[in-house]
Amino acid sequence: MPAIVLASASPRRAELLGQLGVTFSVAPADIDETPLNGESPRDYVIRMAEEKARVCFQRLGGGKTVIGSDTSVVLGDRILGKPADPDDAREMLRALSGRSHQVMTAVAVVKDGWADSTLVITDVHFRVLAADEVDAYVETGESLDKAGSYGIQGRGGVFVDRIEGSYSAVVGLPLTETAKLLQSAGFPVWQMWQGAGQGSR
Ligand SMILES: Cc1cn([C@H]2C[C@H](O)[C@@H](COP(=O)(O)OP(=O)(O)OP(=O)(O)O)O2)c(=O)[nH]c1=O
Repeated sequence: MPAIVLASASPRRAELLGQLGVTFSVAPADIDETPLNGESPRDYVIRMAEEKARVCFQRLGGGKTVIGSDTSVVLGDRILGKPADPDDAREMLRALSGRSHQVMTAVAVVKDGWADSTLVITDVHFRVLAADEVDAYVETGESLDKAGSYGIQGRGGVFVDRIEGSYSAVVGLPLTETAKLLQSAGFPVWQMWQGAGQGSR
């Protein structure tokens, strides 16, 4: 088993970590994702990422460097996670229509005797969405496993006028910040590129 473990069931996160040229294995962490009473969106997202990394690290019995991450869409002080069902998805998309929201993604890295995390906030602006296109989009099923009920990397990209911040963070794993954390944990990603050839992971 490689020294680096991604504590995530998200195919997007695995793809983004692969883009960094890192060799890793995947071991998702199943945690309770209910926000605490009065918890701010920032605190919530950081806590989720740290908990995913810690739970996986403990389950593996130490000795690994574990990456956990969490992405939430934040509209005002509302945290929009993954929709419960298609009605919930339609409601979220109607709320996001014609406005700006924030996508908050936290990344946490845990290894023996060391842990650190980073929060990345990206502003995303949606153009006004017609009711028919919201219905058609939710019908595609793309909403259902994504925070805020859209995927910027898929058909949901047509709703986005502009973003200010990190595209990779919106998709689920901020590349620059993840590479920085891995470097602090003793894994400079560029060293893993040396001699690895193109597309290696
Ligand atoms: C906003 C947005 C979110 N997402 C995804 C990223 C995350 O996979 C998901 C948010 O849910 P998360 O709870 O952060 O992650 P997850 O349940 O998919 O995976 P795990 O907890 O095991 O790591 O939404 C996109 O793919 N595109 C987008 O544009």
